[in-house]
Amino acid sequence: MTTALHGLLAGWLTEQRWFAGKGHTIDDLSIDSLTEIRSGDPGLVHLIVSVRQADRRTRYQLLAGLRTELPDRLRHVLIGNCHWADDGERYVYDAAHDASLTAALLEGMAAGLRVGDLAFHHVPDTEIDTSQRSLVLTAEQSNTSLVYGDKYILKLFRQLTAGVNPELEIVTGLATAGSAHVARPYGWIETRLDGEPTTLAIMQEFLSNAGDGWTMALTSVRDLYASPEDMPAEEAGGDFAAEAFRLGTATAEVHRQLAEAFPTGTIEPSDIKQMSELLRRRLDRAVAEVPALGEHADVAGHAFDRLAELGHSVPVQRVHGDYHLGQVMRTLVDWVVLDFEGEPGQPLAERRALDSPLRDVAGMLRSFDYAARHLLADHPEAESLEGRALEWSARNRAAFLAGYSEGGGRVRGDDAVLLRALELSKAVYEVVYESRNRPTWLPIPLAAFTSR
Ligand SMILES: Nc1ncnc2c1ncn2[C@@H]1O[C@H](COP(=O)(O)OP(=O)(O)O)[C@@H](O)[C@H]1O
Ligand SMILES: O=P(O)(O)O[C@H]1O[C@H](CO)[C@@H](O[C@H]2O[C@H](CO)[C@@H](O)[C@H](O)[C@H]2O)[C@H](O)[C@H]1O
Repeated sequence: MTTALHGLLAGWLTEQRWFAGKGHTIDDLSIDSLTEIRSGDPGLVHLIVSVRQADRRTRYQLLAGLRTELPDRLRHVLIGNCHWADDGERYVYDAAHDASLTAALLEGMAAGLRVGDLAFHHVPDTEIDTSQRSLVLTAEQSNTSLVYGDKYILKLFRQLTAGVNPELEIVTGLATAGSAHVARPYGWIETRLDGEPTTLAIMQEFLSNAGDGWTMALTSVRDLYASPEDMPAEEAGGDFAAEAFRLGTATAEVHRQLAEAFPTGTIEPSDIKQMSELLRRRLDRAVAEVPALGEHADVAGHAFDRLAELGHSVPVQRVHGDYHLGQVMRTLVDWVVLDFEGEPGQPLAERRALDSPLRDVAGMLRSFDYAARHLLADHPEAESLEGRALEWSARNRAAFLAGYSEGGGRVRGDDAVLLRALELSKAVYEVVYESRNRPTWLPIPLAAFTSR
């Protein structure tokens, strides 16, 4: 059974949005664990699969459904057919799309189920309503989320790294501290990987009455593009600046709450120098992978050199780590922050490391640029709209920074040097990210090195 399964999985994995090694061949695939969560027909198994590509080994988790007959509604998620132990031929498919199987995850968390190495948990003193049926969220994601009714959202982390995922740690920490800026946690699933408890999934309150920051921002950009050329952004309708300001304030509050709930520290000038060297090494690696970045390397290099010369210490704390407009949702009351897991693919120790909160500020500033420029790609009047894009971006970046200061966030003096270096380092990350995942978007982060 397994040899056939290995072949099926190798072909299927490379086509998944969340597969990190696109563009490289799979040299080896092994199944590290296979746990039967539900027997029978349909059956549900949990798999951890190790994929080796050149010298890089990445582990992924998947939920496989097994059926003798495959209903039409599941044809689009078929992985293939194979002989399954003594049970005979089975259709193997992505069980995340089968609500009759994903119910077992909800039931597992409600009951505190343990099966094999899998442990299902609920947050103490919370009830889980097991009658909710799931649907897979169709958002472009690094992971896979299941929405149960309009109550819960369960995120299955796809790439696994041994250890507690920062998202679980931070969301539970902030919720316990009474933060209004996180969605309430309900439960989680874990296993052991390399001897360490490792988070496989986290379930939170589904914010059914909320809009995400990216969609809201794009609506505003569209309005501006459609308005007469001489009309200033603040009069164009759909202006986002008040929301950008409020988001800045919420961000500062989250940073304060993180600093209260988790350890803090300072990094000294010698560590800042090392940080600058690390950014430089990442830049070199990125240029090797995406040659188009080469002509901008000096701009980034200059910003990293200036950082190395910063002569004073910098406060550090736990931060979001991959902060952008797609990670924030506007509820009826305020902004809520999602996805505290850091940049997927980075080692866990790095993602949990104390860092400057300006890293998040830099991430969000980049995101305003993304929102402003993303619609230009296919726009017939792209050239003439470039100025409007810059105007929208500058206006909302300024509003966000003003809101951040209003909320008690610190951006003053030569923080600008650190902020600039962090912004360009994020743009370097984005260049690699886009070239691997969405090559047509590559011009967006590349513009970061020329536009200001
Ligand atoms: N608590 C929530 N309520 C409603 N929608 C959510 C919630 N959490 C995430 N989402 C939606 O799912 C999308 C992806 O979530 P995210 O946590 O960023 O996943 P990923 O790590 O895979 O990028 C978000 O952009 C948002 O649209
Ligand atoms: O999947 P995650 O949300 O954890 O983050 C990854 O994917 C993001 C894309 O969805 C990527 O963000 C980049 O694109 C955004 C628009 O889609 C933009 O708002 C961000 O500024 C830009 O960085 C993120 O970098 C990546 O880690």
